[in-house]
Amino acid sequence: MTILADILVEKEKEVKQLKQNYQSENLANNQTVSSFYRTFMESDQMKIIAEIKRASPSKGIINPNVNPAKQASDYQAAGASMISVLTDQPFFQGTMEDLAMVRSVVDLPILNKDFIIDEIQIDRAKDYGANVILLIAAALPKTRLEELYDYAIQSGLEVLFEVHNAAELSIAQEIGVQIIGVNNRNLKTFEVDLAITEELAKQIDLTKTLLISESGIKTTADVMRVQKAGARGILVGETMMRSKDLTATFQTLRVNR
Ligand SMILES: O=P(O)(O)OC[C@@H](O)[C@@H](O)c1c[nH]c2ccccc12
Repeated sequence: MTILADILVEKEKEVKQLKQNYQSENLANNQTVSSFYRTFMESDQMKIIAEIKRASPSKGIINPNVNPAKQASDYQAAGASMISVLTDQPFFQGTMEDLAMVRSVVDLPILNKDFIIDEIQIDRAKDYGANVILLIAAALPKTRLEELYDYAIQSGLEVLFEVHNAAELSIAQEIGVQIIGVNNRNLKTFEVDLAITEELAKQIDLTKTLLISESGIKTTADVMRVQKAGARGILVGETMMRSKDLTATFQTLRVNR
C-alpha cells in the first residue's frame, strides 16, 4: 500500500468517530480575513504560505516541540501571507487545537492542511477558525471532490485544490477550481521535483487561476524557478520548521514577480 492509501484508511476511522462525537457549531466565521485568491492574484510579490508541521511520513520528526501560537505569530511577523496548519495526528502529529491556537494569535487567512474526505471535516475546519481547506485530487474520485469543493465554497471557505499530474489537473479544470496547488512531492513515492510545477503550469490559464507551488522549496533559486513558471505563491513547511532565524529565511525565500 502507498502511504496515501494508509493515511486514507486512518481518515475513514477518524471520520467515523467524528460522526459519532462531533457536533458542528455551525458558527458564522465573523473574523474578517482577506480573500486568499484575491490578495495573491493582486500582489506583485511572490507570496509565502508558511506551514506548521511537526513531523511527516517522508521526513520523520521535524520539530516536535514547536509552540504553534508562537510559531504562527513569528511567521506573521516575518511576512507570511497565510499560515498552513497540519492537523493530521497519526502521520504528522498535528491537532485541531493547533489550528485553534493559531487562529487566536494571527489575523491572516489559515489553511487547514488535512486529508479531507467528508463534509464533517469541512464543518470542523470552519469551527476551528480555518478560512481555506485543502482538497487532494489523488485522494478521492472526481464526483466526491466536486461535492466537497461545492460544500466548502458554500460554507464560505476557499479551497486549495492539490494536483500532482496532468490527469489530476484535468479534474481540477473540469470542476472549475480557482486555486490550484501543484505538489512537487509525489504522495505515493515522496519524490520531490520542482519540474512538476513547471510542466503543469504550462497547461493552466494563469490569468484566472491562482497557482501555488507546494513542497521541497528551500532556496532563492527554487523560488525563482517556480515563480518563473507562473506560481504566485509558495507553500513551505520543512524549511520554516527547521529555521533558526525566520527573518533570514523569509528574506531568502522572498522574490519579486
Ligand atoms: O515541508 P515542505 O517540503 O516544504 O512541504 C510543505 C507542504 O507542501 C507539504 O507539507 C504538503 C503538501 N501537500 C500535502 C498534503 C498533505 C500533507 C502535507 C502536504
